[in-house]
Amino acid sequence: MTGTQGRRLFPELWGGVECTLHRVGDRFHSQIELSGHLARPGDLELFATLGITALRYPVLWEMVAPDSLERPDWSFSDERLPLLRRLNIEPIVGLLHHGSGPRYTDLTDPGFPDLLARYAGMVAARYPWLTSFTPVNEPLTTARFSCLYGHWYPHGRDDASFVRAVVTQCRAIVEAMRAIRRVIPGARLVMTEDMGRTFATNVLSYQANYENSRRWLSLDLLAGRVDRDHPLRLWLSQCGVSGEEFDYFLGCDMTPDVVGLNYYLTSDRYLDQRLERYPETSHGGNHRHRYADVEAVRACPEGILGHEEVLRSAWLRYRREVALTEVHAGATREDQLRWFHEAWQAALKLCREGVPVRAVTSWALLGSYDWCGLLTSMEGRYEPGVFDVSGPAPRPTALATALKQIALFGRAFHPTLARPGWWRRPERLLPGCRPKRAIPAPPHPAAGGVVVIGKTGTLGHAFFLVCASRCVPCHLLSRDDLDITSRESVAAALDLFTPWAVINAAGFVRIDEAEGDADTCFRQNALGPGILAGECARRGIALVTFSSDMVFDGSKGTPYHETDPVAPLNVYGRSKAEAERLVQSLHPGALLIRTSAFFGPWDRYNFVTDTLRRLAQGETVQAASDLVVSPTYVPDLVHACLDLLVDAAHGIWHLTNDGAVTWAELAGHCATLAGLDTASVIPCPASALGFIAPRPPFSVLASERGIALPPLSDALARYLVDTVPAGLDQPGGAAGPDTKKGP
Ligand SMILES: NC(=O)C1=CN([C@@H]2O[C@H](COP(=O)(O)OP(=O)(O)OC[C@H]3O[C@@H](n4cnc5c(N)ncnc54)[C@H](OP(=O)(O)O)[C@@H]3O)[C@@H](O)[C@H]2O)C=CC1
Ligand SMILES: Cc1cn([C@H]2C[C@H](O)[C@@H](COP(=O)(O)OP(=O)(O)O[C@H]3O[C@@H](C)C(=O)[C@@H](O)[C@H]3O)O2)c(=O)[nH]c1=O
Repeated sequence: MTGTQGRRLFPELWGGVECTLHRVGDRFHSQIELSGHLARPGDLELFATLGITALRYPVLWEMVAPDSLERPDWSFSDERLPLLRRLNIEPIVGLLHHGSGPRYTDLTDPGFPDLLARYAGMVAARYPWLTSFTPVNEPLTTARFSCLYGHWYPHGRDDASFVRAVVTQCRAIVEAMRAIRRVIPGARLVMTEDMGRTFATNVLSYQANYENSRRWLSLDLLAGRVDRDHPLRLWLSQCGVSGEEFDYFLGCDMTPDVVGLNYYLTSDRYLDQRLERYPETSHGGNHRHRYADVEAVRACPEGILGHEEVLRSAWLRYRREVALTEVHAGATREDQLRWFHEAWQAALKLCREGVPVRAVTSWALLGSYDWCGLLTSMEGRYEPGVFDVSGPAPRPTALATALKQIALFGRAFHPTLARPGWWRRPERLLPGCRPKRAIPAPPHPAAGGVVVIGKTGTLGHAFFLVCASRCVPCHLLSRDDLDITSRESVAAALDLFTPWAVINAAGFVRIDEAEGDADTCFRQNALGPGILAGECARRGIALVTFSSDMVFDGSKGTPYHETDPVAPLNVYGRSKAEAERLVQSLHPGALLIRTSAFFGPWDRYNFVTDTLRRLAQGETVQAASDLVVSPTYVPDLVHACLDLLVDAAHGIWHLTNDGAVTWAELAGHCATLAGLDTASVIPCPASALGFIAPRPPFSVLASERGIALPPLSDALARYLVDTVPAGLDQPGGAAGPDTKKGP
């Protein structure tokens, strides 16, 4: 960083690894351990390909000196920091990231600031070439979670503990920077804080005003602004802040060099005493009122504050360089893109107005774990970021491409950016918060969208619904609109709709019929995808097409991976194996999804829906006890396919829910979950079911490429919630198309 405050035309592009190392009870949890980054120095080379100029990087106190400052272990930073230097990426070193320090201290310990300062001095002495530091990330948020809500260690739950934790951390920042500057006089303080605004009903405006003053508290303390006129001064005194402490901060002269704003979709809040409008989990209150505290994006028709206002208000308040220091959304891939795009556009606009926006930081380069549960229970729920680390090696997502484009051209290009993110769409609002008169949807520029083939089928219909929910424009085509077995028909439709992607959900799926009509089966399953592949490749259009577990013979006995050799037992399986070969040779960029045994809420004749309906009507269900499959919940499949499509992933991928069951076991699980009589499920050998086509005895799919759909049990539970309102016992129960299993 140059340290200029001059007018800049473009913000810099920074990156960050989600590196929280926090403590819950007696356990420490490290995000870089969960993401595998701890063991993968090569990640830094991947980051360098993005074109970032600086990286927020952990040299965390708890990691280096867990037992004592006398016995530091520098092995991680000794390896990583010089590597970053060689790659020409400036490290912005973080010393605490939502941590409460090692076991020998905590956020309410009066000795904490001096201990952190000693540690900071050691870091500076070891790496005197460093230039930028974030001694404590988001002190205010950490204080809220650790000492007001009780989520994290030391689990305080009152204002006094909260204020003590803020003051302790801010004092620690001051002392740490002083210690660092004794070694590196020009060291810069990049101070990061979560910066949402609170909105409220009139009744609760007093609480919103208080929270809106409180959000600046850590920055105000460092900037020496908490004088006698400060709106929180009296409250802070009542919470135990002493005159000496106020004087200390008034004279500390520690206004950050860069005010770093971390702004999430959950950052803006809305407070409302009308509890009945909101889920119970949001109910809480203060000493005067009970109220719901919800995400403003779900409750305020006016919408969220947005990056522009967040940056502008920080600039107007402190007149220092500002930066977005964490930009990440836990959302579908195109919404992740849209969120980053919005942040970048806001920063660009402000730069043009003369506001010194230093940088926009792509946070969570490797994704993050369990933030959806605020890190209170670590269950391994993963949100990918710029890279997806679920596979054997980090896989660049669409965000990686977008960052490279921004670094090169100053803007990102992706067809899905033409539409707004979910936070800008009317359906974001909770039912109780929707205005009587519908808010007009924002105007959308015309965009090519995707073509989905298979209008009357299970999968085609599902893509249509999910695309609508994700604001991905979609043309759902029937055989009359586009016959995949006719090159003329395919060419005409592609020229008419000019999609950026084609999703081929068409096919011949009646496995037993295929044995007697191989010609039709091969035309629809192999010739058709081949034509699509050729025509899409010629036009530079992405293609997704579907294959099946039936390409395997079932002799492996353990789950099949993408690279296992195919050996189909039946005509249908052979047609799919042929399609895979054709499509890959004609369109190397195509995405081939092998999947199996669909069930879902939007069609009537899938095995699960059919079984439950029959059991509910008092019938028995015979089901094979010698065919093991991995069932696939269609909504999960469709979401994962769209993410991969947006990422421009290609080649063969296995996508099924995580599970291996016989059809009889599947029927039994469904019955149990739905509270139906499991005794009505009659397990039998497949030979008793009158099949014509041979089926593999074990066709479970698993991915070695690293995409994992949720466990089968989780998918079945969601299936029931998603389906039951429509009524399983009615013939038209689960609405949607009549599919191959139909009469
Ligand atoms: N169902 C499952 O459990 C699994 C399915 N798959 C694969 O997923 C894909 C979709 O399966 P699913 O949704 O269950 O199938 P469906 O039988 O429900 O739907 C098939 C669709 O393909 C259309 N179609 C057939 N031939 C053509 C053609 N020549 N041109 C245009 N459209 C055509 C059909 O239209 P029309 O009404 O005009 O016939 C229908 O809309 C298939 O490729 C299948 O092999 C893979 C694994 C498991
Ligand atoms: C209706 C029914 C089916 N079954 C068995 C037979 C069959 O193996 C399985 C599901 O019935 P299906 O007709 O869906 O069977 P099947 O056609 O084998 O299902 C397949 O569809 C194709 C398109 C694929 O690509 C595969 O992944 C696969 O799941 O359940 C029973 O055991 N009892 C029953 O009452």
